[in-house]
Amino acid sequence: MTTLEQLCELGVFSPLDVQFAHFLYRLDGGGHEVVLLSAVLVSYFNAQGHICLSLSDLANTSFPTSPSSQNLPQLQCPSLTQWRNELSATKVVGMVGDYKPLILEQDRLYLYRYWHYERLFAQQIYLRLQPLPLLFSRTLLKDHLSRLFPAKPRDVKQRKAVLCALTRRFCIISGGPGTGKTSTVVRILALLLAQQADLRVALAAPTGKAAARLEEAIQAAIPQLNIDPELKNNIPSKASTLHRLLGSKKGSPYFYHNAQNPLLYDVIVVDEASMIDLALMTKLVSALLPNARLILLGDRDQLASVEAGTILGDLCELAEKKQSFLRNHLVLLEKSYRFRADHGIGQLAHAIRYGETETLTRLLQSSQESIEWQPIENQEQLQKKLTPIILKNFTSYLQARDPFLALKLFNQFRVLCAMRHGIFGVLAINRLIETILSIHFDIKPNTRWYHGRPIMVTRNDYHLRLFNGDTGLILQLPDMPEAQAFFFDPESPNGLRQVWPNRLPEHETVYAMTIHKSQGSEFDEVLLLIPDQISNLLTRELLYTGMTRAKQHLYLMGNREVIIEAMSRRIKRNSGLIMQFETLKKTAY
Ligand SMILES: Nc1ncnc2c1ncn2[C@@H]1O[C@H](COP(=O)(O)OP(=O)(O)OP(=O)(O)O)[C@@H](O)[C@H]1O
Repeated sequence: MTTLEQLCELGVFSPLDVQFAHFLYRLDGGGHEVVLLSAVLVSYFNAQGHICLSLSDLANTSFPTSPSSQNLPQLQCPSLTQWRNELSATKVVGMVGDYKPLILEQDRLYLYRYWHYERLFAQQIYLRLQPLPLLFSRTLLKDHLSRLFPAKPRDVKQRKAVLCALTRRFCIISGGPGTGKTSTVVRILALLLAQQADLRVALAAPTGKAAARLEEAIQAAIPQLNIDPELKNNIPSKASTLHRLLGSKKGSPYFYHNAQNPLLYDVIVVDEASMIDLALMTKLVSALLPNARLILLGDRDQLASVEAGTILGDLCELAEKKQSFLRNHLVLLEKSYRFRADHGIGQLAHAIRYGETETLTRLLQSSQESIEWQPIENQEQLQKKLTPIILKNFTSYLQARDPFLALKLFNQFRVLCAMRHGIFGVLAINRLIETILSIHFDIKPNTRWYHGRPIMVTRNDYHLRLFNGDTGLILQLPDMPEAQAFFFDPESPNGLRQVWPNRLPEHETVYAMTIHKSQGSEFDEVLLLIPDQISNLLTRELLYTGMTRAKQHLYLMGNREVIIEAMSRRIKRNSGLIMQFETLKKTAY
């Protein structure tokens, strides 16, 4: 068995990585071992969220590199010069401008598709850097701004964001929870519509949940505006998923809207932009009209997309560079209006974001109204420590006699796990919570449709209009002959959709969910469960994303040492986006 196959058996590589490597080796004609090594690594790194393989990071090392892989078979990587030279001699690796399965640009090796996306994305953003004219006179603009920001002291950054969006085709508004991203974008829309009443506006987000939250936040923000009622009525609040906006084609990675058939909108606002991967972002920017304004909202410190890329993070990093041409296209909102300066969750989020170990330790040990920290010494303690929190937060929805109320109460609290598998993983914790609840309530975890079972849809069902991530409850109330699944549905008169459990698309139990899945959602109270051992999955971004899902109260369970170690680990994804912009800049002059 070759080293590739051994590493596949051991679960380091996927069968796809290995098959892809063999396929390219054969396509090349055989004889170049470097193709096997490079192709398997490109495929592997791509699946880990990297846009490309960084040859310089791996040159002269052996792979896998982590300390826990010491006893595994190793692949030896050549020196950078030798690696580049050997790749250049193959038929399957091309340079910039070639159409080959792999592209080598400087020391970055890409699957052609990802190189193409990266270059196209950079080009599309570059084209949007030309400013747009301001239609208001200065006096009128001043008047509008003082009506939209009447409170003193005025938030200078939010005003800056408004001016940025008014005069640019592309702008990023990034900020942590409650920093006023939605409130600012509503003011932007009010001003743009005051300039031009028939402006075509689209609101979108990467997931259905995030789109629903954007709608709610916009609807809540509009009444607060000090503007004419007619203008208020003109501000749209309907949001859709990006896939729906672009027009999904069944069984195809392409969309109905693209460069040839652009989206007919003048303004496109996209929330939760940190969740958008390179491929989707490229398809979005390619489908815009030349003069359309793209406004990206998001939190750069959150977890990056599941698929390859850290686009929002890369763009923010580039915009923050000295004399960056993107400098005037980014506004970072820093003041939180949700958390007072002395609020525990706000302070903890700040400490994690900046890796401040001492502040983190102080916050965990001091008694905070909004944070309860409990270390976990061993697995046996888990049930004992979880029980009071589970009973406190899940009793009310289980006892509710009205489906709408039950859903509302259930959605106030969620358990978040770092991973899916293992003792601290979602699957085991959901089973443990079922056990805890079955001791105190008449629920039968061994039956599928027991009263109170919370479910999350894991596969889209367009017919039932149920989408990946939608959360509902199985309820069997006294007036129901059989259990039914209930989901929120703002379009239905009673706000609910009722589905026969047997007709549900693929789903799973969701007392607990992964932090990844919780992106784009917020809950009044969150229990964040950190495993007792450090692993590659535990990073600063994961901790930050998990804890900032809590609006009022955070239960944090985990060992201090593991939390501190996780905080010191940053997600780094290989990408050449910044270099692509540098190249465009050089060729433009
Ligand atoms: N300049 C401001 N002055 C006073 N209150 C503000 C200001 N900006 C926002 N707020 C209030 O802060 C709260 C959070 O604002 P908003 O929902 O716009 O933030 P966000 O960044 O979009 O939050 P999320 O983290 O939920 O995405 C709202 O209640 C809003 O009314």
